Amino acid sequence: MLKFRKLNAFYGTSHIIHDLDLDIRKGETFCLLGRNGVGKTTLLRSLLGIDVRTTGTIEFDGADISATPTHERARRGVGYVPQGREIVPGLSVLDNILLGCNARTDGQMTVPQLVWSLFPFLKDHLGRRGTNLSGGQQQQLAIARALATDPSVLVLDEPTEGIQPNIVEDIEKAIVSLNRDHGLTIILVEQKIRFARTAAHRFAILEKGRVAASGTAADLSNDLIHRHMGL
Ligand SMILES: Nc1ncnc2c1ncn2[C@@H]1O[C@H](COP(=O)(O)OP(=O)(O)OP(=O)(O)O)[C@@H](O)[C@H]1O
Repeated sequence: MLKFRKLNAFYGTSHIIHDLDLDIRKGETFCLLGRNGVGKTTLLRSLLGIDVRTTGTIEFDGADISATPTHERARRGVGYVPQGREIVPGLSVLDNILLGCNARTDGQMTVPQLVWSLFPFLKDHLGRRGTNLSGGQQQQLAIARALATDPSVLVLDEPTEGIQPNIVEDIEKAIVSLNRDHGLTIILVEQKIRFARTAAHRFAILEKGRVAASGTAADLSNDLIHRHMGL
């Protein structure tokens, strides 16, 4: 579904991702792991075409999207839940969700049923400002906004980082359900090894912008984690 080939990524003259080859298969949950600063977010931004210069190719469903504008990648089916959520201040919960609809190809400007079934509480808060929700609720809102784009692949950057524990479980369940019950391909940057092992079919550990180790969830041994992540 997604193929990165000889991907290099730069901020100005800082070279962050080096000759990276990676395949994401349709229907899987793929987990990106690694210490802080190794380039996980930069890899996601390269996929979305946000704020980073790249060389090499990114193939999505058979087409090279590496020079395609961000909004067009969203229209093709890449949904993004950024680190820090980026809820738009001043907009209501409903309007934050509907922002996602702009990327739809079918012109629908309604909240997908899936959002209500995963996050029913949002219905009771539609008129509130999105930024007035708690951190965990904002994260759910950010996922709802990404789902409103009608994605085939959902890209999530540390979705439970800094979230209150009672909501972490709800978010983790939603992510697993989106993959298993709704068929979305998931790319997940995650620091929580426990959740990575539960959710992921396959993983890659990055080190200094390169893949240092990869495999199936069963290959994600304590030894690998210790060696490459110091945990
Ligand atoms: N906008 C930017 N301009 C310049 N350098 C940046 C920018 N964003 C990130 N970097 C640098 O790129 C490197 C990789 O950062 P990145 O955020 O991709 O790492 P990460 O693996 O996602 O880490 P974290 O877990 O801390 O988010 C770091 O050295 C970081 O300082």
